[in-house]
Amino acid sequence: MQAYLDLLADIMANGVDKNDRTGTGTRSVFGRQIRYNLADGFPLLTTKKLHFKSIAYELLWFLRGDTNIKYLNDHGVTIWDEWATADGELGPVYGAQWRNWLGPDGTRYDQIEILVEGLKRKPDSRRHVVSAWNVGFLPDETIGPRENAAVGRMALPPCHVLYQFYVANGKLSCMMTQRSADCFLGVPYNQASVALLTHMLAQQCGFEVGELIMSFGDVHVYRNHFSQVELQLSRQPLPPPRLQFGRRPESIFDYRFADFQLLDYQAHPHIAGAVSV
Ligand SMILES: Nc1nc(=O)c2c([nH]1)NC[C@@H]1CN(c3ccc(C(=O)N[C@@H](CCC(=O)O)C(=O)O)cc3)CN21
Ligand SMILES: O=c1ccn([C@H]2C[C@H](O)[C@@H](COP(=O)(O)O)O2)c(=O)[nH]1
Repeated sequence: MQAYLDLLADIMANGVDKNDRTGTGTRSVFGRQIRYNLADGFPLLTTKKLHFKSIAYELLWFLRGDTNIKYLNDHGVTIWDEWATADGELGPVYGAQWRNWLGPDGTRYDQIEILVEGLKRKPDSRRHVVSAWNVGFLPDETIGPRENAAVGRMALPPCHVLYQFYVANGKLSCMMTQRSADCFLGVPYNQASVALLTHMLAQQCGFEVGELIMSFGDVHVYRNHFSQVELQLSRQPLPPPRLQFGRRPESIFDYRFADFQLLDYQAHPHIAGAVSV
């Protein structure tokens, strides 16, 4: 987990203080990459306790192609509430783009199904890509997230924009490109989520897990997270937990929360921080 802590320290030491859309202000750097060997353990932070359930249900929600927070709320997950309409809609965010990308002639593309088939049939391909950046559905910048969702646009443009997979020596690796990254609150969620997805795909396609690479554009610490980051950097990381599956579901779309077994998760106490909307 040292890679994440080094990134936080890099931002604090070398970042530029800037204003941002939310009005909070950030310290940011541009263009960084961190990597984890997934065989060494599951990259769930140990320097603050994380709510793995929120991370797992959010991923299952993406894989359902769902864009309404009702499913999340039904499972006690509230991380998307601030951006949703009164009906719970977020517009065509991740789930819609992953499972239901709208092509120019009206055809719908299931990028996840295409990905799984591609990994099984042509593991050496260099085209194992899933993109959420569908330009025609990006928010209208002159109105807010909820207003955008109400008119069928994305409430927020995707942050984890692009996933690319790579198979070598029977191991599946993933590189995720994130254009904008809230390093204290968002990145811990994002890295665990991509790691979980990579484990699931590896199980489905018969591979071992390889590396997880996170490539960041604007990676920042919000000004109201500085003291939390300092506390986190003062803590010693603990050995990472391991992830196991209780069974092998029929398809990538059939996983349930109970299938994920997180073993030996030890962490320092949770550190609260406000999310900037
Ligand atoms: N400013 C900002 N940061 C983000 O990370 C973020 C957004 N906005 N907007 C969209 C999504 C929502 N995500 C979020 C939102 C909130 C938390 C959060 O408050 N996490 C708390 C615990 C909350 C819980 O699990 O119930 C934490 O301490 O990690 C995390 C990710 C990631 N994204
Ligand atoms: O998965 C996510 C989603 C969002 N974030 C963060 C990154 C930024 O701090 C905000 C989005 O604001 P923009 O002005 O659209 O960049 O949310 C994240 O880290 N991870």
